[in-house]
Amino acid sequence: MVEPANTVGIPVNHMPQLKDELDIVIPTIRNLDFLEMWRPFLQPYHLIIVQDGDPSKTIAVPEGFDYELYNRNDINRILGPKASCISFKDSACRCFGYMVSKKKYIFTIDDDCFVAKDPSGKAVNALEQHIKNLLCPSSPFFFNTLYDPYREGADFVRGYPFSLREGVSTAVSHGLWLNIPDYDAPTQLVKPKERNTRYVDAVMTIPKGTLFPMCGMNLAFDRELIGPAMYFGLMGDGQPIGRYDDMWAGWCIKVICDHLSLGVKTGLPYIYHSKASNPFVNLKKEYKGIFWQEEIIPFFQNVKLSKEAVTVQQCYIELSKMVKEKLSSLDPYFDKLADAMVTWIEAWDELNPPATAATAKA
Ligand SMILES: O=c1ccn([C@@H]2O[C@H](COP(=O)(O)OP(=O)(O)O[C@H]3OC[C@H](O)[C@H](O)[C@H]3O)[C@@H](O)[C@H]2O)c(=O)[nH]1
Ligand SMILES: [Mn+2]
Repeated sequence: MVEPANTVGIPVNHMPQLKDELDIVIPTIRNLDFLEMWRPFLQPYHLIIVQDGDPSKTIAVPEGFDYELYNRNDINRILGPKASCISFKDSACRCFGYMVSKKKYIFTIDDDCFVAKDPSGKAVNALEQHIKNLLCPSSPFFFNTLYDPYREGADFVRGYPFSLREGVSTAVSHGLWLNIPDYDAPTQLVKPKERNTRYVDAVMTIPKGTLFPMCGMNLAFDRELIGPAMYFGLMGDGQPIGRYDDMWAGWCIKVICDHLSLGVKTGLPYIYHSKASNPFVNLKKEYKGIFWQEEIIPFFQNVKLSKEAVTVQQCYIELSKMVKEKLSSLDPYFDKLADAMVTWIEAWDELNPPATAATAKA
């Protein structure tokens, strides 16, 4: 039986790493009592809360947290017509938080994710581990069989090319989940009682050329390296698909990271995922994605970005054109999604204008 950690009594660290360079983005339709358990680790950081659903509902945030909160009215006011690219009634809305942030790093977490215990019973400071993952290089070009070579007590193994040991910058840190695993609806239906009790003490770089199913519930990334590609797509209200928000973003960021020689890591940290969402509701949201992805994955596996695409925005716009050209035949939804990808970049650049010489000096 796996249980969340007891964090009562753990003192808040008032000088945590990257305190002023990192925002925590939480999509929510609930009250945020879960933060009480995270207080020792997260209180010093700034939160960006993206309130989904009914904007007239009041979301209670525990005392002592520094936050900004955006509901649908705010999103519409800030983005105007471009708000059409931000999903409604789906956790995909969280990407609005990435766009409005001004910080270098983002940590995003779901409101039903609690502090996990490691095998020794110690509370896992997931954010601290994500920061460690992001601040040390990745090794996407050659697999290190002893996993993360930069970790204390590990290294590159014999036969690992020395020319590759410097590694590349890490853009994404993908964490995992004890208790309720992030299964798709069919798997949830077949294995309703399955709980993940296995804590694997490893962090790995996902090799170049390999896609992966990115889950948004415990995820951190370098916003300056890959932020513009972290669009969670058109999901939820009015859309034919849901629960593929993070998957879509994961496939887009991975082909772009591969193209720009950036690293994506998965493994530690774990969080404790407490709530299984309804598998029948999930099946309705997912079912088109389950057969579409048999075409989408080969599409991403064959993506070749041009050498002229040297910024994330340029890569993303190129990708949107490929989506329109090659996936619209699968369903008209992809034509709409390709347009929304462009709108997302336009909105991103509007809210995050490139620093001019003057502003850079100021
Ligand atoms: O309409 C909605 C529904 C939920 N949220 C917020 O999103 C977070 C995830 O919601 P929940 O924990 O209920 O769903 P899960 O099935 O466990 O989440 C998985 O699937 C959807 C996402 O990809 C998610 O990352 C996966 O873990 C939670 O904070 C809700 O409050 C929402 O904003 N709008
Ligand atoms: Mn959940």
